[in-house]
Amino acid sequence: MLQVTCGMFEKNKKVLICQRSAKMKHPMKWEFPGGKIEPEESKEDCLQREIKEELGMIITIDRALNPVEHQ
Ligand SMILES: Nc1nc2c([nH]c(=O)n2[C@H]2C[C@H](O)[C@@H](COP(=O)(O)OP(=O)(O)OP(=O)(O)O)O2)c(=O)[nH]1
Repeated sequence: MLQVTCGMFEKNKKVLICQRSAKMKHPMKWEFPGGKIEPEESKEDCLQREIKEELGMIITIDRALNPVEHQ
């Protein structure tokens, strides 16, 4: 099973979603920003790393939402 984290950023009743580029897997799909957890990496470290890589932002995590499994 692939383990992925993603972040939900909410402000003024709006939620941030991002669009994958044409060159990525699942091109042009909308997603919550995040990515795959690397070996030995915590979920929190993964989310902070991915958000820095993708959006250039340093974030603090407020709370975890319930994990979801899908195929
Ligand atoms: N970020 C993100 N990924 C999602 C969401 N929903 C969903 O099914 N996914 C899937 C798509 C991908 O198969 C996987 C995330 O992988 P990714 O390719 O974005 O991760 P990554 O940044 O680590 O990519 P890479 O280094 O391998 O290029 O999770 C979502 O809301 N956000």
